[in-house]
Amino acid sequence: MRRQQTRYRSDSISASSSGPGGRKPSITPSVVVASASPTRRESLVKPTWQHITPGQLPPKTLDKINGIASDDSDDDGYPKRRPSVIVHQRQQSLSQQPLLPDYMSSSASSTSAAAAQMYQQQQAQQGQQGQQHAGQPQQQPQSGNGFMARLSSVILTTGAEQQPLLDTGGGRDSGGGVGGGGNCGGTVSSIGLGPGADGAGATLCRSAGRALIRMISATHTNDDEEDYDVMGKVIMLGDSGVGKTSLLIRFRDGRYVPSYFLSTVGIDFRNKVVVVDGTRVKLQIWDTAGQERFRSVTHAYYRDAHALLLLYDVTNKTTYDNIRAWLGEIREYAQEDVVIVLIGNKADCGSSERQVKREDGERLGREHNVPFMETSAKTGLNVELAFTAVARQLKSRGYDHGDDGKFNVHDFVRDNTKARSVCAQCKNM
Ligand SMILES: Nc1nc2c(ncn2[C@@H]2O[C@H](COP(=O)(O)OP(=O)(O)OP(=O)(O)O)[C@@H](O)[C@H]2O)c(=O)[nH]1
Repeated sequence: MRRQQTRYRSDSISASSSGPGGRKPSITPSVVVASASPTRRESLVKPTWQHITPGQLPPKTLDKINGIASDDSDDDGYPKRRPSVIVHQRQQSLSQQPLLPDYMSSSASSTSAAAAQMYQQQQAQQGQQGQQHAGQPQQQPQSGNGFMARLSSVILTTGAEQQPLLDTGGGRDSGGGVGGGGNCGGTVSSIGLGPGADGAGATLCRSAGRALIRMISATHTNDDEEDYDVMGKVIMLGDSGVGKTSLLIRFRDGRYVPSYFLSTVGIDFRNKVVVVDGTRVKLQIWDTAGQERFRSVTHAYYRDAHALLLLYDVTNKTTYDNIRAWLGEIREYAQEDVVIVLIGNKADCGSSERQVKREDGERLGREHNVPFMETSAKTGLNVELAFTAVARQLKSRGYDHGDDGKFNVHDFVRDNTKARSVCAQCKNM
């Protein structure tokens, strides 16, 4: 049986230039007719490279990279003195993942050794924190791609100078902060490190004298995930601590880990296939770091996104107030026709913790013409709905090279949104 396969091609997007007035070009899905599923599987195994050229990066980020790129050598075919960030997504099974990536192992270069030392120290600190909180269950996050914390200690060296590129220290962007288990407007506690069990890594390649930051995101090798008809890239956005990672874990794995709060570093992704009326829609869901300092990194990912889930925390008014700024960024960096869903997360929390009414969220959604819903990663309220709405919209677009006009995401969300449910734990608070 011949099945139609639609994949959005990020290369076609990045290759095209901005239109008049700086408007971003719209996504052009390409339709490939696949003869059988092995073809699809083969196409996934091949790595997908996305080249983000300097013109696409904010000046600050470029400066960082330029600072690292000191010599002229170019032994792998890239132009001299033209640093580029290359993001490589590839299939990698758990067993292939080293506990410490090469650059962090003690046998590597001095830079790597320093990074490894820092990483190990932080691991030790985490262990101590675990002992201090002996009364609480020690959580071992089972992050799918685990890119997050492993990048925390990467150090780039230019001569004698060392500068951290990405780290996990510091407080919360929106002041809310959450400590272990304190989920409804909790207070700040330290941010631990915890590489995902099936982790991933970042490789710094300085061989050519230019900075090459390779972010390798791994994913479970799951045959089910590889068989799909339509694929779309979904990005989770919102301030730090609003629950992006928790929502993704709830959707992907159907679970919620109360004290799992490790601030995302950089960007991480997971795949999940959603079946919509017999069509398998593969969502490649990117979980971004909400912290301001990673903004320039995550901007680069907006451009070829097909859908954005924009979250705020109903127990933290600042995160709601910041939504307008997020929408401004989206207008600046994302495609014009990107699907946006506004989400007020932590709806399980009781009225004493709540700082944003549902009506306020609805009003904001109407104001910006985006569908709105409240969710709870804790209870699972409307989590499936958020992603299914996106999947349906992508399916609707994918098959017909544009909206077929039959699916209206606003109506779908309005008709299927469930009322708020308060979790038992929050009721007792
Ligand atoms: N009560 C409640 N707590 C939640 C919910 N979702 C997340 N949390 C808690 O909020 C904290 C932050 O959640 P994360 O998922 O790490 O937030 P994030 O947006 O990914 O944060 P960054 O990675 O820093 O951008 C964690 O302690 C979660 O347990 C929810 O639906 N209800």
